[in-house]
Amino acid sequence: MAELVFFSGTMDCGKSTLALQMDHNHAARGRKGIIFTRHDRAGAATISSRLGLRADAVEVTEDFEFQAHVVHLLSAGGKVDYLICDEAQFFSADQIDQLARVVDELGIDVYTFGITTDFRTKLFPGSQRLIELADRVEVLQVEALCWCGARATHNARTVGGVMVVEGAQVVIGDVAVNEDEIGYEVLCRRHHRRRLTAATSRAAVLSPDVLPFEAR
Ligand SMILES: Nc1ncnc2c1ncn2[C@@H]1O[C@H](COP(=O)(O)OP(=O)(O)O)[C@@H](O)[C@H]1O
Ligand SMILES: Cc1cn([C@H]2C[C@H](O)[C@@H](COP(=O)(O)O)O2)c(=O)[nH]c1=O
Repeated sequence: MAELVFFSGTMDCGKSTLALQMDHNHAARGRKGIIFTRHDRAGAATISSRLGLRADAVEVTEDFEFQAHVVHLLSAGGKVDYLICDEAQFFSADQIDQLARVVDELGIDVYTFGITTDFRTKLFPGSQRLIELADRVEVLQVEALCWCGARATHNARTVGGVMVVEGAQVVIGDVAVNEDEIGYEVLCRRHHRRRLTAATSRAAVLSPDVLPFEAR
């Protein structure tokens, strides 16, 4: 039976790599798939992994309709066995409903990949709907780590290494960026709550909060 699966995890835990591996493995067995993405860091209509792999993909725009797209391909004589959907957190709730219909009404497997929560720990609309509708939610096995060594569970947005909590929900970016750029850092919940990034924890160590004792 076809399935709707949500592979989730923090940023930088290997989701796009897994998406490309799954496509490779299914295609190697003669199955025909389509890769979709939205707002990949490498540019439009591309899926990219930090391991260096990338592939062409269909860019999911705001008004894109999955069911209509697949039905159109099938009625033109095409074969579609599965869909790979990266950056699915950016899809609308309605687009996730369309994906569920592709699974149930067309018998096509849909594998989605994305982060669940934003820099303020709030669910993205696409991820929320996936958690509500998916047959399975799989948390990736590869653990991204907080600077303290604990498993990273949350995504922080940083400016100059300092965590920020104001701003638009969607700002495309990466985890390894220059000092002055907006970037992201994965943290454990404890350090996300305390807004303690790698840079601010280093600064705290370097500036002791007691004055040095002056010998007379
Ligand atoms: N130079 C490297 N050598 C080995 N693994 C790497 C290297 N760079 C990145 N990775 C792996 O790639 C993962 C990120 O993969 P990616 O698919 O881009 O993540 P995501 O889509 O979840 O943001 C990292 O967690 C790490 O395991
Ligand atoms: C936390 C958070 C992330 N984003 C953006 C930043 C990246 O472009 C993607 C996540 O990509 P990855 O392949 O999982 O690394 O999401 C955002 O727009 N808003 C956020 O709060």
